[in-house]
Amino acid sequence: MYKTQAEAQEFLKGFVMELEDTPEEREVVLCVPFTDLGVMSKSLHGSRVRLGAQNVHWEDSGAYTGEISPPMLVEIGVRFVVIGHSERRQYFGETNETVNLRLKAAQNHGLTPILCVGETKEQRDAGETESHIFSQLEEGLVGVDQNNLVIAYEPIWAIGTGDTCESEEANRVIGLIRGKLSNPNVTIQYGGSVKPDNIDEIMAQSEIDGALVGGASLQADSFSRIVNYR
Ligand SMILES: O=C[C@H](O)COP(=O)(O)O
Repeated sequence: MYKTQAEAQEFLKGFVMELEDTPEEREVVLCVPFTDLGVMSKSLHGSRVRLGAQNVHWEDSGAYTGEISPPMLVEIGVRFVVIGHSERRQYFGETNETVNLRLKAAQNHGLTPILCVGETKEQRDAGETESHIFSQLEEGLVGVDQNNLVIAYEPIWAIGTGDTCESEEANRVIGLIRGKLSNPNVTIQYGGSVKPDNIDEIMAQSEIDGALVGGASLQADSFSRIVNYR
């Protein structure tokens, strides 16, 4: 929940210029608040940067006040959608079951979902990291097409805390996630306190295909440094 439309446009002015030398195969997606989607869709038209939303409901329309449906996102030019972010699970009651409904609805409308999974500090300390994430995957991915899917491993204790998961440990967990998938080629990102000074090490890991960046994506200079990792 960052940036008004004016602030988002100001961000884009600085950010898009920094992508001139970014390798073509590097995919860049901005997942913005619903209110910014319209203006961002227009501003990004013709650019290499794709547009994403931060959530989606599973019905096409109906009495679900406050929700946004897949056709509403598609009409506005959205291609990706974050689903099951830990903040949605923690503060807004999302469960693996509703995450699953959202994933399938997004795919049915041609959107690429970015499924977030990850453990709390308490679960990690209790040795439950693997079992928790495996449950999130098993229950969340029932009937989901793994050919149109991105997964983000986000240890909750590392989100917004500055307490980054060691890159080797993130790589280990992401390897375990990959081992649970029917399609081992799914793009799997790491998320949690990704910054300009740790992105190179994170992206050097063999299992990590990308990053889901929160706080450090809010300034054009830091996000462009992350996108242009070495
Ligand atoms: O939504 C963003 C991710 O949860 C990561 O956030 P962060 O980079 O601020 O830790």
